[in-house]
Amino acid sequence: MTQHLVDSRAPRDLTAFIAELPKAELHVHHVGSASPRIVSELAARHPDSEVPTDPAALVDYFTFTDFAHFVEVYLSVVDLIRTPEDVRLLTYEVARDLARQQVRYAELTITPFSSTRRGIDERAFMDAIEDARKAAEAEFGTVLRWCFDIPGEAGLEAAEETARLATDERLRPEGLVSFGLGGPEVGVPRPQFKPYFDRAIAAGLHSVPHAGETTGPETVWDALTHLRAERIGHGTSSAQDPKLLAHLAEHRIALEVCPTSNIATRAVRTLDEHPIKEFVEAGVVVTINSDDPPMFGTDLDNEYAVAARLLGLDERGLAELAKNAVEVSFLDAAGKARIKDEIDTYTAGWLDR
Ligand SMILES: O=C(O)c1cccc(C(=O)CC[C@H]2O[C@@H](n3cnc4c(=O)[nH]cnc43)[C@H](O)[C@@H]2O)c1
Ligand SMILES: [Zn+2]
Repeated sequence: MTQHLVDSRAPRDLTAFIAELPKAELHVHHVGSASPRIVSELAARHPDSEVPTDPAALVDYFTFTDFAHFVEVYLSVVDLIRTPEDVRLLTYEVARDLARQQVRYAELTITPFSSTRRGIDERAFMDAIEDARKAAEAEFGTVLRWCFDIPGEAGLEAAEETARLATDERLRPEGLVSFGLGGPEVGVPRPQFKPYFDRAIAAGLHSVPHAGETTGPETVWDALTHLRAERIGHGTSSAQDPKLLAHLAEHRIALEVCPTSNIATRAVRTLDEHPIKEFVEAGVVVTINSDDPPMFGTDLDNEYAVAARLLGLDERGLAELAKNAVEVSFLDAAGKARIKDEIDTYTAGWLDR
């Protein structure tokens, strides 16, 4: 599982630069960010679960044969989150892990349907994530925002519930900025979700569905046409369609690229076959993200190291990638300017050493 990380390491000096580079993370899942430390703590709280408590055993448990197997394992971790206190612990500890990597801003994809259908009270769920968000900002300095996503395979009932939770003014959390669609793409056509995205967009949320991760470029077109996507989660198969690449570039619709995830779920065969370079050469705005980092044996720093190698970047190139993510984030203008300044100051200081 972790083999693809070993040979993807950037040179030592770039690794040190990346470690302290201020960053924004735009595509990272709430449950998928549960580190072995967090999973062990949750599994100890709920000993009837099949999820191993031993962090070493988790490495094997998090080795996937394909995307369907990944979702199966993912849902077993979802089953560990049973109380509002579990939700708060997970959210707060994920923020701690992000802050350690100098992530100043993160849009965390949360699937509220998975928790409410398992019996967590919706009000208590919202309070738990908001409480953790405020504590994380005060204590770690990391600003969190939420993307509520529909777990596509769970159907229109899940879509309805997610749209309701995202748009009901009595429930909608302050940190919510966007609306997404995750889970498998095969057999889950995007157009059926149009009415739910329309409602979310009308309520002021941004549209950021997954598309083109495990199916072809037509799914990305569907996400653009029917779901009015402003950024695309993965979008990997866009490389197969030059007209699509031109469209993404012209309209500055960024791709949330997660290279190691694509290998772990077998969406792409090897890192060297990853189309990230084609995206950049076509003028598409690329952002670097970690998706489900502990499940894929990675973290955001490692994803930047992978990108540096695949794109042949130096420190300035990496700083530009980091600024891309800030620029296409849903943070306010003053917040964006602050992080971009910090990236520039850090990079200039590093190069002047
Ligand atoms: O929670 C349920 O009861 C449930 C029932 C049926 C299907 C589902 C899902 O489809 C859950 C999928 C889950 O996966 C999340 N996720 C994490 N990483 C990725 C990714 O790289 N691509 C797509 N989905 C991903 C997603 O947020 C869903 O919550 C759930
Ligand atoms: Zn994802």
